[in-house]
Amino acid sequence: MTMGPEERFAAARALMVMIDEMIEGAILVDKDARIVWSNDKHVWFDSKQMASLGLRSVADMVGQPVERVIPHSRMREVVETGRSLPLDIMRYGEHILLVSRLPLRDEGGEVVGALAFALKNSLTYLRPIADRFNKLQSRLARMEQELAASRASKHTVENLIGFSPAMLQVKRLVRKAGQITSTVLLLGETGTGKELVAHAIHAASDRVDRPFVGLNVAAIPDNLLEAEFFGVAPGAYTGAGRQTRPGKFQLADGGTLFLDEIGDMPLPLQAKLLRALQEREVEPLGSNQVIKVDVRIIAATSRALPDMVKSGAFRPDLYYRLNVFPIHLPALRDRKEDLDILASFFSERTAVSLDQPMRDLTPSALDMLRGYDWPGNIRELANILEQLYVRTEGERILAEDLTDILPRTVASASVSPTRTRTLAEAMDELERSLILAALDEAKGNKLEAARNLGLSRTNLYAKLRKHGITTASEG
Ligand SMILES: Nc1ncnc2c1ncn2[C@@H]1O[C@H](COP(=O)(O)OP(=O)(O)OP(=O)(O)O)[C@@H](O)[C@H]1O
Repeated sequence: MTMGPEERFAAARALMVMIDEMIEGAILVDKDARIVWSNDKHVWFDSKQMASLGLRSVADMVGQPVERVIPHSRMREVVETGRSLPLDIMRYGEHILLVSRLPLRDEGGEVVGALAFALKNSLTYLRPIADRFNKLQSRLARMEQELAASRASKHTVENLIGFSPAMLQVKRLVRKAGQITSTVLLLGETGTGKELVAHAIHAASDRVDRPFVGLNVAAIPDNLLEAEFFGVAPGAYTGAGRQTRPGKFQLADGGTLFLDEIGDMPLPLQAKLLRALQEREVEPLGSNQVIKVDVRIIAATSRALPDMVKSGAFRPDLYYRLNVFPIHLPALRDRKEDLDILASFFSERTAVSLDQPMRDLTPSALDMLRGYDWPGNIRELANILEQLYVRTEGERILAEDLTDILPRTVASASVSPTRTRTLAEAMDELERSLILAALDEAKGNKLEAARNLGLSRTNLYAKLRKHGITTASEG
């Protein structure tokens, strides 16, 4: 026997009469969200509205659009989408009710209407859940506070080491950038502290309690970048391995988005980024809807963006949009006044992390450090100190300790062995010189250099960091 809508409504009604003991209110609507039946408990009806409409009894309601008697009803959503809303918490006047809504379908699966019922004693059922929820909420809030506090204390301007005039100027600009909301562009060679400065700006801003989200453009393959930036919409067909997820813009909503190596951004995506910055909204992959976002942008690059604009590799309009508040981070070789304090800072940090006594640097060792030109800047200095602790002994750091550890200039980093070295050292040097040669040949174009070396760009990028190779001259 097949059942038409009428029979289905009757069955649903019979069911709800049967469970009358348990339910406070029950209602049935047709596919146009007009009331077919309701029980006579009036918890969710707006009695004033009913009176003004001249509806005195349940019978008068039949045929009325459901919203006329339950102003915030979600029944229309159920009949229109065919999706049930099995658990919803609604407030009707002084009542708080647990409401379940289900679509009614015919044999062929077509939605013919929907039913809803509210559990009696909802508050009694809800209380344990609500208590647990409240407890979790306050625990989360506490943890967020602690996290923000620890983040704030680790990444403030005060933690930027250096008192050279160039560094003092950087600190002034960082504080200023904290007070405004403009886009900041951080310029400087690799390892000069761009990421650290981005954190410090965030920590100095009133967004400090909101997320700081970083995205390294060079470390992500071009074809995945768009999804990374803007997210993937539900049901989007974007090929294997990509699931619905928010993009970095959404994750950073209300906070700061740090875009590192912005100069490595492919041109088509530059246009999309520009649009997102101008409109303050993003469109997830596979979606035709835009999402409003409130994000403060800090971009960074070690490349010469003006040259890239001239050669057509970087959009001028995006460049102007980013270059609102530029901060130049000095190379370590240009602020050697800071070397002593930085070196002892990293000496202490390494000692603590290796659980060893701290070693002082002798004047001759410091002289040697000052004589080196630090292509990898502060990151390279930190690495050198770490190597000193691991590869040498002694209570103090001597110049001799450094001779083996400080890289020789590029010209002498050849393959011919001039002294006894381990195989690993020799291979490291060979790798370094091959990368430098490939970069040179590709005129600084990392993508081309990576291709010629048979490496992925991400891989090359990791190796550049490892060897402290700067790419500031490219572009
Ligand atoms: N002024 C500073 N005081 C203390 N530590 C610093 C300072 N500048 C940089 N560092 C440290 O040096 C390392 C490199 O810094 P960071 O990653 O911020 O550089 P970067 O310019 O973003 O590098 P890249 O361009 O390669 O991404 C980090 O460990 C950072 O903590």
